[in-house]
Amino acid sequence: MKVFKFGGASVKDAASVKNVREILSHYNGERLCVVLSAMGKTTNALEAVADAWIKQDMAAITLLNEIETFHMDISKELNGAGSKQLKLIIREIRQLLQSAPPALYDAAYDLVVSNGELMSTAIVSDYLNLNGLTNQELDARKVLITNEAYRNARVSWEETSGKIRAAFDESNPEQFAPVTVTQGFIGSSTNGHPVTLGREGSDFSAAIFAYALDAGEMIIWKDVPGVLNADPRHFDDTVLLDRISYRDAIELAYFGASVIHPKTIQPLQNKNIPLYVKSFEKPEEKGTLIHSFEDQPLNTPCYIVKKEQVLVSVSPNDFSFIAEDGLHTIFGLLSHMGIRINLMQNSAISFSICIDDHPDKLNRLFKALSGDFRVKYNRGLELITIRYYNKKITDKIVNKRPVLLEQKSRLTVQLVVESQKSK
Ligand SMILES: Nc1ncnc2c1ncn2[C@@H]1O[C@H](COP(=O)(O)OP(=O)(O)O)[C@@H](O)[C@H]1O
Ligand SMILES: N[C@@H](CC(=O)OP(=O)(O)O)C(=O)O
Repeated sequence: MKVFKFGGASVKDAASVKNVREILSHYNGERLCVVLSAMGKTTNALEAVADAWIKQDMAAITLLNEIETFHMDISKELNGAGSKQLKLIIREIRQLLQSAPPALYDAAYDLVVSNGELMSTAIVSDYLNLNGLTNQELDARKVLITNEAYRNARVSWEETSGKIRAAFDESNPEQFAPVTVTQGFIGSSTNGHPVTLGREGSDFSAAIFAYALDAGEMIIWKDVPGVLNADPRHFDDTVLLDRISYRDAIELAYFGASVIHPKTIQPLQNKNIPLYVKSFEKPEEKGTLIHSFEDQPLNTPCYIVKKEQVLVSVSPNDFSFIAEDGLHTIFGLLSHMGIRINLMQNSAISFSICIDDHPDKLNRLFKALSGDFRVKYNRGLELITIRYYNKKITDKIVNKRPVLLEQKSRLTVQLVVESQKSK
């Protein structure tokens, strides 16, 4: 069994869907689990629909009409009549928008946003079936079971593994074709409510399927040749990494290398499943292999720049040691508010954290801290992470900017610097 993941960029229009078929045709006869994301930027568009619906703004219908046109145009280009399944999904979203949204914003969000992946699989599965690649569609909501943490649902591994294995059981009469097409990013809670796993979570979904199925390998098909030592959108002269260890991959992804979702690595590492990242434009090229190469450190510096960062320093008003009681309170607030720490450092009476600049969350945090702590902050910053750093590359990326905070380990340096002034 191989698990393939095709992201939004690889199914963004009719030509891309034809390319997916072409790639799959090279694996003729093999058992494949094909995990798809929503087409192009559909998830962003559905977020706008959800927001309008929750605010009971009529714009929700207009926005949905645009999404319908986008998908129907692609589906008709691939199959003159358009997918019947797609029409049903759009009818269901329309009915949903006519009802009152649930009180919980995130539950309403998941009800709407989960449809992106359903529309995409309906179109692709239909096209493949009409063009010689017989497949069945599996509704990921029936097998990927989670808690009810909407928009960031946590997987119930045992139940999910059992359900996935049962769905792929070859003695199961519903299993008739070697190819199964399913959705990334979505699942359902134990109470049967649709959930999403967090933005860009389809890579993670594919890893969940790979884990449950004890897959021989997983391939993520991307618009880049593989994992590079930096994001080619922001740096010239990037280098393809032929092979990297699970450890390097999880560290790079965690620090913000957006080519792989950070949660993808753990399930694969746990079952020692090799992960390939390959180009959907040049599928014959070998791409990057991520596997258990833990004793083979890279000799190429890898760097990641996270923009729109804020550095927050918190000190207790009563001059007490921050580590004694302060940290407990601060971590509790951060966890409760869903704020992720990108870098942290403490001294006797102060604690500094570098976090993403979300003004609403920051204001709530500052308000909650204001009773017991003095809070200072700097905005307009970048967090630079360099794994396998050396002085030359560090100086080049910092480019003489003031460094507000620096942290070094044997392999990794992280620096908080002022953002480059745009010319
Ligand atoms: N280290 C890296 N190596 C390769 N690509 C990277 C890296 N860091 C960031 N990227 C970016 O990740 C993008 C691919 O991810 P993404 O757009 O999420 O794909 P998809 O939505 O199709 O899954 C590339 O276009 C590239 O700009
Ligand atoms: N469609 C979801 C899930 C996802 O992973 O998408 P992509 O594979 O295009 O990053 C999102 O945009 O967040």
